[in-house]
Amino acid sequence: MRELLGTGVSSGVGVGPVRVVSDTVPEPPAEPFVGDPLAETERALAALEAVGRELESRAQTAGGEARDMLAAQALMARDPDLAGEIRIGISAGLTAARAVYESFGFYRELLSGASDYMSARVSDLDDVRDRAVARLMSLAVPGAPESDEPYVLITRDLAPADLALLDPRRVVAFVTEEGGPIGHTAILARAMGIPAIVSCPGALELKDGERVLVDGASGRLTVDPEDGQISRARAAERARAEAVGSATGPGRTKDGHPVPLLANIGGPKDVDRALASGAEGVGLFRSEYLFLDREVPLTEEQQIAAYREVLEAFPRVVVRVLDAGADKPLPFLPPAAVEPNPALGERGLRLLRRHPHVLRGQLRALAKAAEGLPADRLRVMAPMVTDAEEARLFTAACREAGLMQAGIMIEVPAAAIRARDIAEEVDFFSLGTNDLAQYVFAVDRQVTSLTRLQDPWRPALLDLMAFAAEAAVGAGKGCGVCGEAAADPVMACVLAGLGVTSLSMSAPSLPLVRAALAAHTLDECRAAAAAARAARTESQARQAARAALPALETLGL
Ligand SMILES: C=C(OP(=O)(O)O)C(=O)O
Ligand SMILES: [Mg+2]
Repeated sequence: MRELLGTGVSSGVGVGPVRVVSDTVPEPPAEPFVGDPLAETERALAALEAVGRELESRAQTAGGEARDMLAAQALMARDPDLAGEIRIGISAGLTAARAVYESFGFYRELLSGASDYMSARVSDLDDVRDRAVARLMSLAVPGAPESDEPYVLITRDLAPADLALLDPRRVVAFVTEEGGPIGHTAILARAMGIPAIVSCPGALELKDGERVLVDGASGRLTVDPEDGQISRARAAERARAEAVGSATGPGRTKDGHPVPLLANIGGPKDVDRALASGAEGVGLFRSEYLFLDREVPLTEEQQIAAYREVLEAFPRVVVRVLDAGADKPLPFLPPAAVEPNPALGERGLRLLRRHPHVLRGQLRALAKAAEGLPADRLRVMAPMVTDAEEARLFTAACREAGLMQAGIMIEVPAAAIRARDIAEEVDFFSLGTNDLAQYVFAVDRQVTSLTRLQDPWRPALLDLMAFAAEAAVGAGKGCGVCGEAAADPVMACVLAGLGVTSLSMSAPSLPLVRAALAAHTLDECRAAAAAARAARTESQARQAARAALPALETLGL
């Protein structure tokens, strides 16, 4: 029996023989084209048009969320600028397949260098390219296999076009070797209710027909499972579903210690989903998401409208001012120079200090959006703060704009280590575990081959979070967590035990975290936090915390 571990992105248990889909359409050779360039251009554009039509008809069949994604892909295939690039390529002597391949390459680079959200769309673009290239080279179009028997689908990454057509009665689970939790594959898997694991190294080496057990909650894939393991996984899944269904109301421990459960959102479009998951407020409104892919900033009126819509929906909302730079560049907030390491360069508050009028404008819009609402409704925080001096500057700018609740993200290790200095300058902290992990482990968060080093269970990160939480408690200030770590139900209990005062996460993760907290007392959470911090490795920390949280088993966790 072998086990593979990936990131579980859609809970549920699936058992069956694997079907491994080899997805590679080869790169077309760069041989010179001899023939009629006009006819070759026609051939290239006809292939793209056929791909556009195919995706459009899949969009109609698929419906739901998949419809929009497929329709967007159909637009990529029909993009007039792309057609222009292809024409130029063929007239310069490329074959149709090569010209298509190279023209997509240009857009691919643009997307990969953009935000996390946009770079997650690169696989959609690659899929359109591969479909067109496969047609032009008379190769089989990549995609899900036809099968009458239920199976576990294994691929490198699954394009929405194929995913949307999967029949959930045939595909009992799927596992991708690449892809991440915010890619389309993960989003659609949840929407379709198919158990899924992404970013699972070794998955493509499985042999066709091997029987596997896929647990989409834990991210564990077991090869050749025993019957007992299957029934245990299924029982755990039932327990999990029941626990999630019965835990309602505000976040609190079993003995009633409140830990408000909040949502991470990117704008008003995410409000409904957050409300449906029982979010008690917004712990992180990534305001830069409103501005991504815009040449000019939103006007003050547009900003006010977006903030107001969110502020009216929840009793408490933390808006983070623009966190531009690195993986989220905004054209109107450039750094001073081209940077070799953008994650270590001008981003977040550092960029806003370079462009103070943008910060002032945003704070003014926020203050106007909150007019007439209760004073504690809006809290504003700054990203990428390094020390107390920066924190003081930000608080002063907020006060000047009439904003009385000013906080900072703790995501730079120096800020966590000296949190006691910073606590005196602000009204609250919010721990950004995604970046805190990036910086403390010196691992670029966009480098997927090093994800193992970014594990939030590593004791060094636990220590940093503890420093910040202790400093906040000491100063009588709130300390929330808004990084992905808060979405892990076991970690959520540890965080409560460290003294964290609220947890914010993407909406689908809220119910399970609520259930885990409700099943444990604050003392149990504290014991779990102490046990995890006493460990020396991430897996020991995880195990030690689990051992201190007795109800996890009954929750199927
Ligand atoms: C919540 C965080 O912010 P972002 O992921 O937007 O950088 C973080 O860094 O943990
Ligand atoms: Mg961050």
